Amino acid sequence: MEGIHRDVGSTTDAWLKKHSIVYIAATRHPFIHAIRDGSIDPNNFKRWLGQDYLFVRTFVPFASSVLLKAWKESDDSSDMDVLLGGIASLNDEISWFKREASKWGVQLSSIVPQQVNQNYCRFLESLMGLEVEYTVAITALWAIEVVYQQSFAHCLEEDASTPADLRETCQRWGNEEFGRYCSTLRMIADRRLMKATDSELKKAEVTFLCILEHEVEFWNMSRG
Ligand SMILES: Cc1ncc(CNC=O)c(N)n1
Repeated sequence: MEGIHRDVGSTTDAWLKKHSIVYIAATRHPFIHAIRDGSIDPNNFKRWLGQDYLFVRTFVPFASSVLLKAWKESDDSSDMDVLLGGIASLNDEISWFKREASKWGVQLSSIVPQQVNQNYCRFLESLMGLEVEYTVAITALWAIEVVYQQSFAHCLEEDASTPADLRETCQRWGNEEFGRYCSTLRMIADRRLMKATDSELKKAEVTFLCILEHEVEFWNMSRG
């Protein structure tokens, strides 16, 4: 069956259809709806901000581990440029979190990671292992990024009522350039998945699903 479907459309396309329920749960979460309709409780937003800052501090080494795998394993040297661009923008992102936190009166140095955040970070750490294939890691990176891109872009649509003080946050992940970055990651993932062994393909799909589940839990945690 898999052999038949692998050359029709892309692998990620098939997965997004097959796992659409959890994908929608991750990208159209009540937390995102609350930003989009302006009903968000500022305390929930601040909780998300503090926890996400800690998450991103683990996400940086994860993204770097994908870059390292690309350097070692990729058949296309331009993958490294794409990944380096992503890492470079994380530098800006960390600074943004610090500015945004002080704007909202959130003290980043005293944030304690919640259990859900710890679980997600531990999962990211497991993906940094040298035994995890580049194909699996790049698929995970795409999944992590696309959830935020799709979620926050939804809050910037014409009919959205996102409050002015949350627009900058939504812009950070909902902007067109980030959208293009996510499309590029997806193309790289699909290129690799097309050539992957059945075992790698299975691992990448399970990882994709785990990421979506962690993202849903992360939004749940932020909602309090
Ligand atoms: C929980 C979570 N998932 C994805 C992202 C987006 N990637 C980097 O910023 C994020 N910041 N936080």
